[in-house]
Amino acid sequence: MDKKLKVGIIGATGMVGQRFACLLENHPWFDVVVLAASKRSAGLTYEEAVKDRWKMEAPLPDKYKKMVIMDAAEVEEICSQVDFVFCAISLDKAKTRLLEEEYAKHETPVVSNNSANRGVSDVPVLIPEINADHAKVIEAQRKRLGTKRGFIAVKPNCSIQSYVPPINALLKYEPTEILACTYQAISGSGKTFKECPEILDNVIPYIGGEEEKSENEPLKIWGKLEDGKIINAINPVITTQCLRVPVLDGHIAAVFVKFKNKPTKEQILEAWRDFKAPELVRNLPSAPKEFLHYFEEENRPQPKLDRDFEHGMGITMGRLREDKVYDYKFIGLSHNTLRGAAGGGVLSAEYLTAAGYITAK
Ligand SMILES: NC(=O)C1=CN([C@@H]2O[C@H](COP(=O)(O)OP(=O)(O)OC[C@H]3O[C@@H](n4cnc5c(N)ncnc54)[C@H](OP(=O)(O)O)[C@@H]3O)[C@@H](O)[C@H]2O)C=CC1
Ligand SMILES: N[C@@H](CC(=O)OP(=O)(O)O)C(=O)O
Repeated sequence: MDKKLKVGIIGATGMVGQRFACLLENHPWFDVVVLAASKRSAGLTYEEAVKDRWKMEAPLPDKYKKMVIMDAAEVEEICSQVDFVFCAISLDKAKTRLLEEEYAKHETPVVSNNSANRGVSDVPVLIPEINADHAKVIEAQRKRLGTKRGFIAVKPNCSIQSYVPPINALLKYEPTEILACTYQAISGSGKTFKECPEILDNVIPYIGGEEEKSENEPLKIWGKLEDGKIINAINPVITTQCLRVPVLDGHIAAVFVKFKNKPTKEQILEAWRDFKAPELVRNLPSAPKEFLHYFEEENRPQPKLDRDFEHGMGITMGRLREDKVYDYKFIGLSHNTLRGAAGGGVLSAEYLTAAGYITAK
Protein backbone atom coordinates (compact mmCIF):
# COMPACT_ATOMS: atom_id res chain seq x y z
CA MET A 1 0.00 0.00 0.00
CA ASP A 2 1.47 3.38 -1.12
CA LYS A 3 -0.05 5.51 1.61
CA LYS A 4 -1.66 4.44 4.86
CA LEU A 5 -5.43 4.88 5.24
CA LYS A 6 -6.50 7.42 7.85
CA VAL A 7 -8.48 5.83 10.62
CA GLY A 8 -10.66 6.94 13.54
CA ILE A 9 -11.37 4.90 16.68
CA ILE A 10 -14.87 5.70 18.01
CA GLY A 11 -15.02 4.55 21.64
CA ALA A 12 -11.24 4.88 21.95
CA THR A 13 -11.24 5.18 25.74
CA GLY A 14 -13.02 1.86 26.40
CA MET A 15 -11.70 -1.68 26.81
CA VAL A 16 -12.05 -2.51 23.11
CA GLY A 17 -11.00 0.98 21.99
CA GLN A 18 -7.76 0.63 23.95
CA ARG A 19 -7.15 -2.72 22.24
CA PHE A 20 -7.69 -1.06 18.87
CA ALA A 21 -5.25 1.71 19.81
CA CYS A 22 -2.55 -0.84 20.73
CA LEU A 23 -3.11 -3.05 17.67
CA LEU A 24 -3.02 -0.07 15.30
CA GLU A 25 0.03 1.68 16.81
CA ASN A 26 2.35 0.42 14.07
CA HIS A 27 -0.10 -1.01 11.58
CA PRO A 28 1.35 -1.30 8.05
CA TRP A 29 -1.86 -0.09 6.30
CA PHE A 30 -3.75 2.04 8.83
CA ASP A 31 -2.81 5.26 10.62
CA VAL A 32 -4.95 6.40 13.57
CA VAL A 33 -5.62 10.13 13.19
CA VAL A 34 -8.82 10.49 15.25
CA LEU A 35 -9.69 9.22 18.72
CA ALA A 36 -13.32 9.81 19.71
CA ALA A 37 -15.53 8.94 22.67
CA SER A 38 -18.48 10.38 24.58
CA LYS A 39 -18.92 14.06 25.48
CA ARG A 40 -17.46 13.16 28.90
CA SER A 41 -14.02 12.56 27.38
CA ALA A 42 -14.15 15.02 24.47
CA GLY A 43 -11.56 17.80 24.75
CA LEU A 44 -9.23 15.80 27.03
CA THR A 45 -5.97 14.41 25.75
CA TYR A 46 -6.03 10.62 25.43
CA GLU A 47 -3.48 10.43 28.23
CA GLU A 48 -5.78 12.42 30.54
CA ALA A 49 -8.88 10.50 29.55
CA VAL A 50 -7.47 7.03 30.24
CA LYS A 51 -5.19 8.02 33.14
CA ASP A 52 -7.01 5.93 35.76
CA ARG A 53 -8.50 3.39 33.41
CA TRP A 54 -5.76 2.12 31.10
CA LYS A 55 -6.56 -1.61 30.98
CA MET A 56 -3.91 -3.00 28.65
CA GLU A 57 -0.77 -4.81 29.79
CA ALA A 58 1.29 -2.80 27.30
CA PRO A 59 1.93 0.84 28.25
CA LEU A 60 -0.12 3.59 26.64
CA PRO A 61 1.61 4.21 23.27
CA ASP A 62 3.37 7.60 23.02
CA LYS A 63 1.72 8.23 19.66
CA TYR A 64 -1.69 8.77 21.28
CA LYS A 65 -0.79 10.52 24.52
CA LYS A 66 -1.31 14.11 23.36
CA MET A 67 -4.08 13.47 20.83
CA VAL A 68 -7.24 15.37 21.83
CA ILE A 69 -10.34 13.22 22.02
CA MET A 70 -13.21 14.24 19.77
CA ASP A 71 -16.92 13.91 20.54
CA ALA A 72 -18.20 10.90 18.56
CA ALA A 73 -21.36 12.89 17.79
CA GLU A 74 -19.32 15.33 15.64
CA VAL A 75 -19.76 13.03 12.68
CA GLU A 76 -19.17 15.51 9.89
CA GLU A 77 -15.93 16.84 11.40
CA ILE A 78 -14.59 13.34 12.11
CA CYS A 79 -15.52 12.09 8.65
CA SER A 80 -13.64 14.98 7.06
CA GLN A 81 -10.44 13.67 8.67
CA VAL A 82 -10.59 9.91 8.13
CA ASP A 83 -10.98 7.27 5.41
CA PHE A 84 -12.90 4.90 7.72
CA VAL A 85 -13.63 4.27 11.40
CA PHE A 86 -13.62 1.42 13.91
CA CYS A 87 -16.52 1.69 16.35
CA ALA A 88 -16.80 0.12 19.84
CA ILE A 89 -19.10 2.08 22.13
CA SER A 90 -21.35 1.38 25.11
CA LEU A 91 -24.56 3.05 24.07
CA ASP A 92 -28.08 1.71 23.63
CA LYS A 93 -28.68 -0.27 20.47
CA ALA A 94 -31.06 2.11 18.71
CA LYS A 95 -28.72 5.07 19.19
CA THR A 96 -25.66 3.04 18.18
CA ARG A 97 -27.41 1.87 15.02
CA LEU A 98 -28.29 5.44 14.06
CA LEU A 99 -24.81 6.75 14.86
CA GLU A 100 -23.15 4.05 12.75
CA GLU A 101 -25.54 4.79 9.87
CA GLU A 102 -24.75 8.48 10.14
CA TYR A 103 -21.02 7.75 9.68
CA ALA A 104 -21.79 5.50 6.72
CA LYS A 105 -24.05 8.16 5.20
CA HIS A 106 -21.16 10.62 5.51
CA GLU A 107 -19.35 8.25 3.12
CA THR A 108 -17.19 6.77 5.86
CA PRO A 109 -17.08 2.97 6.20
CA VAL A 110 -17.71 1.71 9.74
CA VAL A 111 -16.08 -1.51 10.97
CA SER A 112 -18.07 -2.13 14.10
CA ASN A 113 -17.70 -4.18 17.24
CA ASN A 114 -21.18 -3.30 18.45
CA SER A 115 -24.13 -5.64 18.16
CA ALA A 116 -26.60 -2.93 17.05
CA ASN A 117 -26.40 -3.60 13.29
CA ARG A 118 -25.69 -7.35 13.36
CA GLY A 119 -29.31 -8.31 12.71
CA VAL A 120 -29.67 -6.09 9.62
CA SER A 121 -29.87 -8.38 6.60
CA ASP A 122 -27.60 -6.31 4.33
CA VAL A 123 -24.89 -5.78 7.00
CA PRO A 124 -22.19 -8.47 6.77
CA VAL A 125 -21.18 -10.14 10.07
CA LEU A 126 -17.63 -11.17 9.27
CA ILE A 127 -15.18 -13.79 10.39
CA PRO A 128 -12.98 -13.33 7.31
CA GLU A 129 -11.60 -16.89 7.36
CA ILE A 130 -15.18 -18.21 7.16
CA ASN A 131 -17.49 -15.85 5.28
CA ALA A 132 -15.43 -13.13 3.59
CA ASP A 133 -17.73 -13.50 0.56
CA HIS A 134 -20.61 -11.97 2.58
CA ALA A 135 -18.90 -8.61 1.98
CA LYS A 136 -20.60 -8.69 -1.43
CA VAL A 137 -23.83 -7.64 0.33
CA ILE A 138 -22.27 -4.19 0.83
CA GLU A 139 -23.36 -3.24 -2.68
CA ALA A 140 -27.03 -3.67 -1.67
CA GLN A 141 -26.46 -1.89 1.63
CA ARG A 142 -24.95 1.09 -0.17
CA LYS A 143 -28.08 1.28 -2.34
CA ARG A 144 -30.30 1.28 0.78
CA LEU A 145 -28.18 3.96 2.47
CA GLY A 146 -27.75 5.99 -0.72
CA THR A 147 -23.96 5.99 -0.39
CA LYS A 148 -21.07 5.52 -2.81
CA ARG A 149 -18.37 4.41 -0.39
CA GLY A 150 -19.97 4.44 3.09
CA PHE A 151 -21.20 1.16 4.62
CA ILE A 152 -21.28 -0.79 7.89
CA ALA A 153 -19.58 -4.15 8.44
CA VAL A 154 -19.53 -5.83 11.83
CA LYS A 155 -17.68 -8.54 13.67
CA PRO A 156 -19.76 -11.08 15.58
CA ASN A 157 -20.21 -11.68 19.30
CA CYS A 158 -17.11 -12.95 21.08
CA SER A 159 -18.66 -16.08 22.66
CA ILE A 160 -19.20 -17.78 19.29
CA GLN A 161 -15.55 -17.53 18.26
CA SER A 162 -14.63 -20.47 20.45
CA TYR A 163 -16.95 -22.93 18.67
CA VAL A 164 -18.01 -21.57 15.26
CA PRO A 165 -14.53 -21.76 13.62
CA PRO A 166 -13.88 -25.42 14.62
CA ILE A 167 -17.40 -26.50 13.63
CA ASN A 168 -17.16 -24.50 10.42
CA ALA A 169 -14.27 -26.76 9.36
CA LEU A 170 -16.69 -29.71 9.74
CA LEU A 171 -19.62 -28.37 7.70
CA LYS A 172 -19.22 -31.11 5.08
CA TYR A 173 -20.36 -33.61 7.73
CA GLU A 174 -23.54 -31.54 8.20
CA PRO A 175 -23.75 -30.64 11.89
CA THR A 176 -27.40 -30.73 12.95
CA GLU A 177 -27.25 -29.79 16.66
CA ILE A 178 -24.77 -27.83 18.76
CA LEU A 179 -24.82 -27.34 22.51
CA ALA A 180 -22.23 -24.90 23.85
CA CYS A 181 -21.60 -23.71 27.41
CA THR A 182 -19.30 -20.71 27.45
CA TYR A 183 -17.09 -19.64 30.33
CA GLN A 184 -16.48 -15.97 29.59
CA ALA A 185 -13.74 -13.64 30.80
CA ILE A 186 -14.51 -10.43 32.69
CA SER A 187 -12.87 -8.24 30.03
CA GLY A 188 -15.94 -9.13 27.94
CA SER A 189 -17.89 -6.78 30.18
CA GLY A 190 -15.20 -4.12 29.79
CA LYS A 191 -13.85 -4.80 33.30
CA THR A 192 -10.66 -5.77 35.11
CA PHE A 193 -10.54 -7.66 38.46
CA LYS A 194 -10.31 -4.34 40.28
CA GLU A 195 -13.59 -3.23 38.77
CA CYS A 196 -15.30 -6.59 39.19
CA PRO A 197 -14.70 -7.77 42.80
CA GLU A 198 -17.94 -9.79 42.77
CA ILE A 199 -16.35 -12.30 40.40
CA LEU A 200 -13.63 -13.43 42.84
CA ASP A 201 -14.37 -16.92 44.21
CA ASN A 202 -17.53 -16.87 42.10
CA VAL A 203 -19.32 -17.61 38.81
CA ILE A 204 -22.15 -15.43 37.52
CA PRO A 205 -24.69 -17.50 35.57
CA TYR A 206 -26.08 -14.67 33.43
CA ILE A 207 -24.70 -12.33 30.75
CA GLY A 208 -27.51 -10.16 29.41
CA GLY A 209 -28.45 -10.95 25.80
CA GLU A 210 -25.45 -13.23 25.30
CA GLU A 211 -27.22 -16.56 24.77
CA GLU A 212 -29.53 -15.10 22.15
CA LYS A 213 -26.53 -13.68 20.24
CA SER A 214 -24.56 -16.88 20.70
CA GLU A 215 -27.38 -19.00 19.26
CA ASN A 216 -28.39 -16.72 16.37
CA GLU A 217 -25.26 -15.04 15.03
CA PRO A 218 -23.63 -18.27 13.76
CA LEU A 219 -26.69 -18.83 11.55
CA LYS A 220 -26.08 -15.50 9.82
CA ILE A 221 -22.38 -16.31 9.39
CA TRP A 222 -23.38 -19.64 7.81
CA GLY A 223 -26.14 -17.93 5.81
CA LYS A 224 -26.38 -17.40 2.03
CA LEU A 225 -26.25 -14.18 0.08
CA GLU A 226 -29.45 -13.88 -2.00
CA ASP A 227 -31.09 -10.82 -3.60
CA GLY A 228 -29.02 -8.30 -1.65
CA LYS A 229 -29.62 -9.96 1.73
CA ILE A 230 -27.95 -12.54 3.92
CA ILE A 231 -30.53 -15.29 4.50
CA ASN A 232 -29.74 -17.05 7.78
CA ALA A 233 -29.02 -20.78 7.74
CA ILE A 234 -31.68 -22.94 9.41
CA ASN A 235 -29.28 -25.62 10.60
CA PRO A 236 -27.57 -26.51 12.85
CA VAL A 237 -29.88 -25.85 15.79
CA ILE A 238 -27.81 -24.16 18.50
CA THR A 239 -28.44 -23.97 22.24
CA THR A 240 -26.09 -22.23 24.68
CA GLN A 241 -25.55 -21.21 28.29
CA CYS A 242 -23.13 -18.32 28.85
CA LEU A 243 -21.44 -17.86 32.23
CA ARG A 244 -19.08 -15.19 33.55
CA VAL A 245 -16.01 -16.71 35.26
CA PRO A 246 -13.03 -15.26 37.16
CA VAL A 247 -10.68 -15.07 34.16
CA LEU A 248 -9.26 -11.80 32.81
CA ASP A 249 -9.13 -12.61 29.08
CA GLY A 250 -10.19 -15.62 27.01
CA HIS A 251 -13.56 -17.29 26.51
CA ILE A 252 -13.70 -21.10 26.81
CA ALA A 253 -16.57 -23.11 25.29
CA ALA A 254 -17.53 -26.68 26.22
CA VAL A 255 -19.06 -27.86 22.95
CA PHE A 256 -21.25 -30.84 22.04
CA VAL A 257 -22.15 -31.55 18.43
CA LYS A 258 -24.31 -33.98 16.43
CA PHE A 259 -23.89 -34.59 12.69
CA LYS A 260 -26.06 -35.91 9.88
CA ASN A 261 -23.01 -37.80 8.62
CA LYS A 262 -20.94 -38.60 11.68
CA PRO A 263 -17.19 -38.28 10.95
CA THR A 264 -14.49 -40.32 12.67
CA LYS A 265 -12.32 -38.61 15.26
CA GLU A 266 -9.43 -38.80 12.80
CA GLN A 267 -11.53 -37.07 10.11
CA ILE A 268 -12.33 -34.23 12.52
CA LEU A 269 -8.68 -33.78 13.46
CA GLU A 270 -7.72 -33.87 9.80
CA ALA A 271 -10.37 -31.24 8.91
CA TRP A 272 -9.04 -28.97 11.67
CA ARG A 273 -5.43 -29.53 10.59
CA ASP A 274 -6.18 -28.92 6.91
CA PHE A 275 -8.54 -25.95 7.24
CA LYS A 276 -7.36 -23.08 5.05
CA ALA A 277 -8.85 -19.64 4.80
CA PRO A 278 -9.06 -18.06 1.30
CA GLU A 279 -5.62 -16.94 0.10
CA LEU A 280 -6.47 -13.22 0.27
CA VAL A 281 -7.41 -13.63 3.95
CA ARG A 282 -4.38 -15.80 4.82
CA ASN A 283 -2.06 -13.06 3.60
CA LEU A 284 -3.57 -10.18 5.57
CA PRO A 285 -1.24 -8.51 8.12
CA SER A 286 -3.27 -9.66 11.16
CA ALA A 287 -4.21 -13.13 9.90
CA PRO A 288 -2.97 -15.99 12.07
CA LYS A 289 -0.65 -18.44 10.33
CA GLU A 290 -2.51 -21.27 12.06
CA PHE A 291 -6.21 -20.43 12.52
CA LEU A 292 -7.18 -23.71 14.26
CA HIS A 293 -4.88 -25.61 16.59
CA TYR A 294 -5.66 -28.85 18.41
CA PHE A 295 -3.84 -29.74 21.64
CA GLU A 296 -3.30 -33.45 22.35
CA GLU A 297 -2.63 -32.68 26.04
CA GLU A 298 -5.71 -33.45 28.15
CA ASN A 299 -5.48 -30.26 30.20
CA ARG A 300 -5.43 -27.79 27.29
CA PRO A 301 -6.49 -25.28 26.08
CA GLN A 302 -6.35 -23.01 29.12
CA PRO A 303 -7.05 -19.24 28.98
CA LYS A 304 -3.87 -18.26 30.79
CA LEU A 305 -1.60 -20.49 28.68
CA ASP A 306 -3.28 -20.40 25.30
CA ARG A 307 -5.34 -17.22 24.76
CA ASP A 308 -2.38 -15.49 23.11
CA PHE A 309 -1.89 -18.26 20.54
CA GLU A 310 -1.13 -16.58 17.19
CA HIS A 311 -1.20 -13.12 18.86
CA GLY A 312 -4.69 -13.85 20.18
CA MET A 313 -6.05 -14.45 16.66
CA GLY A 314 -5.96 -18.26 16.59
CA ILE A 315 -8.58 -20.65 18.01
CA THR A 316 -7.36 -23.55 20.14
CA MET A 317 -9.18 -26.79 20.82
CA GLY A 318 -8.69 -29.88 22.95
CA ARG A 319 -10.34 -32.92 24.56
CA LEU A 320 -12.13 -34.13 21.44
CA ARG A 321 -13.97 -37.34 22.19
CA GLU A 322 -17.17 -39.25 21.41
CA ASP A 323 -20.23 -38.46 23.50
CA LYS A 324 -23.13 -40.62 24.75
CA VAL A 325 -25.83 -38.07 23.89
CA TYR A 326 -24.25 -36.06 21.07
CA ASP A 327 -21.75 -37.48 18.57
CA TYR A 328 -18.70 -35.57 19.84
CA LYS A 329 -17.63 -33.10 22.49
CA PHE A 330 -14.59 -30.83 22.71
CA ILE A 331 -13.26 -27.64 24.33
CA GLY A 332 -12.62 -24.44 22.34
CA LEU A 333 -10.85 -21.23 23.37
CA SER A 334 -10.53 -17.77 21.81
CA HIS A 335 -9.18 -14.44 23.03
CA ASN A 336 -12.28 -12.30 23.52
CA THR A 337 -10.78 -8.83 23.13
CA LEU A 338 -8.40 -9.85 20.30
CA ARG A 339 -10.01 -12.41 17.95
CA GLY A 340 -13.39 -11.72 19.60
CA ALA A 341 -13.23 -7.93 19.43
CA ALA A 342 -10.55 -5.49 18.25
CA GLY A 343 -8.34 -8.07 16.48
CA GLY A 344 -11.34 -9.44 14.59
CA GLY A 345 -12.29 -5.87 13.66
CA VAL A 346 -8.80 -5.07 12.36
CA LEU A 347 -8.68 -8.31 10.35
CA SER A 348 -12.10 -7.51 8.83
CA ALA A 349 -10.94 -4.00 7.91
CA GLU A 350 -7.81 -5.45 6.31
CA TYR A 351 -9.95 -7.82 4.27
CA LEU A 352 -12.36 -5.05 3.24
CA THR A 353 -9.35 -2.96 2.15
CA ALA A 354 -7.65 -5.79 0.26
CA ALA A 355 -10.96 -6.61 -1.48
CA GLY A 356 -11.46 -2.95 -2.50
CA TYR A 357 -14.44 -2.03 -0.27
CA ILE A 358 -12.41 0.43 1.83
CA THR A 359 -10.31 2.91 -0.13
CA ALA A 360 -8.64 6.28 0.45
CA LYS A 361 -11.05 9.20 0.12
N1 LIG B 1 -15.13 -6.10 25.82
C1 LIG B 1 -15.26 -7.06 24.91
O1 LIG B 1 -14.64 -8.13 24.98
C2 LIG B 1 -16.16 -6.89 23.75
C3 LIG B 1 -16.93 -5.73 23.58
N2 LIG B 1 -17.71 -5.61 22.46
C4 LIG B 1 -18.57 -4.47 22.22
O2 LIG B 1 -17.74 -3.29 22.00
C5 LIG B 1 -18.41 -2.16 22.51
C6 LIG B 1 -17.52 -1.46 23.53
O3 LIG B 1 -17.26 -2.36 24.59
P1 LIG B 1 -16.17 -2.03 25.69
O4 LIG B 1 -14.98 -1.44 25.08
O5 LIG B 1 -16.03 -3.27 26.49
O6 LIG B 1 -16.95 -0.90 26.55
P2 LIG B 1 -16.34 0.17 27.57
O7 LIG B 1 -17.44 0.45 28.52
O8 LIG B 1 -15.03 -0.24 28.08
O9 LIG B 1 -16.12 1.48 26.65
C7 LIG B 1 -17.18 2.18 26.11
C8 LIG B 1 -16.74 3.27 25.15
O10 LIG B 1 -17.92 3.85 24.59
C9 LIG B 1 -17.81 5.26 24.75
N3 LIG B 1 -19.14 5.84 24.86
C10 LIG B 1 -20.03 5.70 25.84
N4 LIG B 1 -21.14 6.43 25.57
C11 LIG B 1 -20.92 7.03 24.39
C12 LIG B 1 -21.66 7.91 23.57
N5 LIG B 1 -22.85 8.37 23.94
N6 LIG B 1 -21.13 8.31 22.39
C13 LIG B 1 -19.91 7.88 22.03
N7 LIG B 1 -19.14 7.07 22.75
C14 LIG B 1 -19.65 6.64 23.92
C15 LIG B 1 -17.00 5.45 26.02
O11 LIG B 1 -16.50 6.76 26.07
P3 LIG B 1 -16.25 7.53 27.48
O12 LIG B 1 -14.96 6.98 28.01
O13 LIG B 1 -16.15 8.95 27.07
O14 LIG B 1 -17.41 7.23 28.36
C16 LIG B 1 -15.94 4.38 25.80
O15 LIG B 1 -14.97 4.85 24.91
C17 LIG B 1 -19.75 -2.63 23.07
O16 LIG B 1 -20.74 -2.54 22.06
C18 LIG B 1 -19.47 -4.08 23.40
O17 LIG B 1 -20.66 -4.82 23.41
C19 LIG B 1 -17.69 -6.58 21.50
C20 LIG B 1 -16.96 -7.71 21.64
C21 LIG B 1 -16.19 -7.98 22.80
N1 LIG C 1 -21.06 -9.81 25.84
C1 LIG C 1 -19.66 -10.20 25.64
C2 LIG C 1 -18.90 -9.07 25.05
C3 LIG C 1 -19.70 -8.29 24.09
O1 LIG C 1 -19.71 -7.12 24.19
O2 LIG C 1 -20.39 -8.95 23.16
P1 LIG C 1 -21.15 -8.23 21.95
O3 LIG C 1 -20.12 -7.81 20.99
O4 LIG C 1 -22.05 -9.23 21.36
O5 LIG C 1 -21.92 -7.07 22.52
C4 LIG C 1 -19.09 -10.63 26.97
O6 LIG C 1 -19.66 -10.21 27.93
O7 LIG C 1 -18.13 -11.35 27.05
